[in-house]
Amino acid sequence: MTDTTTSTTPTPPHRSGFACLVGRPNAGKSTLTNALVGQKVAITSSRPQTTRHTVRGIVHRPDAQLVLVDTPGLHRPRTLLGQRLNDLVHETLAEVDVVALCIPADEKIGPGDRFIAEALAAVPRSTKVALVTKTDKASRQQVAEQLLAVSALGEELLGGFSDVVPASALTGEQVDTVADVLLQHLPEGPRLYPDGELTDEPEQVMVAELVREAALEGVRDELPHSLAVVVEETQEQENGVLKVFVWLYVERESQKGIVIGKGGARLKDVGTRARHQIEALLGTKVHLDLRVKVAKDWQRDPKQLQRLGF
Ligand SMILES: Nc1nc2c(ncn2[C@@H]2O[C@H](COP(=O)(O)OP(=O)(O)OP(=O)(O)O)[C@@H](O)[C@H]2O)c(=O)[nH]1
Repeated sequence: MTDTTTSTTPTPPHRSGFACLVGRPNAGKSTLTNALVGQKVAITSSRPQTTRHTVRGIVHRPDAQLVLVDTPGLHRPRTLLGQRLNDLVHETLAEVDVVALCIPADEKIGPGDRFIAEALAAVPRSTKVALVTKTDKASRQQVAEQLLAVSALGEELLGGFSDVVPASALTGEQVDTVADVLLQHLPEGPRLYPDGELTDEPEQVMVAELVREAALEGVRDELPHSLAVVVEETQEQENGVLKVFVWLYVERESQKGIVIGKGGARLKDVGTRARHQIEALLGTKVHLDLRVKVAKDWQRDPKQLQRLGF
């Protein structure tokens, strides 16, 4: 007689869904998104509020797929632009399965963190987890204390976080654990994107963000809010080089000077740095044509905002 019983270990169901990292400016959301996805997709800078567009990265696992939505820093609205950013954040939060509040290990919990935690209470559908970021910048003792403080914040404002996980995007420590925890909270579902696809952000937006990142490097503090970057046109050349026309909008003539630099030196440098990254992103040779334009008070003008893609 043959044994017809086969031992089958049940394969776990495939999970898929969306997660969103939130936190005050500079909390480390973009860097952690990149670490989770394993490729540079969101822009990072040491300056707050550089993330404008909702950039998605995708974490692929054999049994799960996590679509990460990286949001701008949620903050109290000051200008119309601020209000738009907040609307964007709230819209995003209402759609995702998991929201992860990022709080740096090396900074005291402040009013900004409380403000965001309170905002999360208004989005009841999603699972809330907390991530204590930048653990490499704090001692073990500090990290332990921060974990307790973050848990207490969750208890007070949200009836508790489902998980509180420490991680360092810089060293990679615990980044896999963060992915595991986020994946755990996704519903059962099929793959949403084909394997290997890292982002579904339109390429032009990513190109614009790379230029914006390069243009912001090392310039004055007020510039981030005043700089918008738009890809006007791309042309495939016969020699295989992709010609990309990019317009950088500033609010004032004086800011134009900052971006362009003496004799155009700074803009040239920005173009060179951005071009290398764009070529890596698109996998093709690129010729960048950068123009700086003044769009007065674009942050406060709804028509201009729309034209600039906000
Ligand atoms: N030491 C250390 N620095 C980090 C880590 N993660 C992020 N940073 C730094 O912290 C700064 C802010 O990081 P971002 O990832 O841009 O922060 P963000 O929350 O996306 O910021 P906004 O776009 O302003 O909302 C950058 O200078 C990062 O290099 C980390 O794990 N360790």
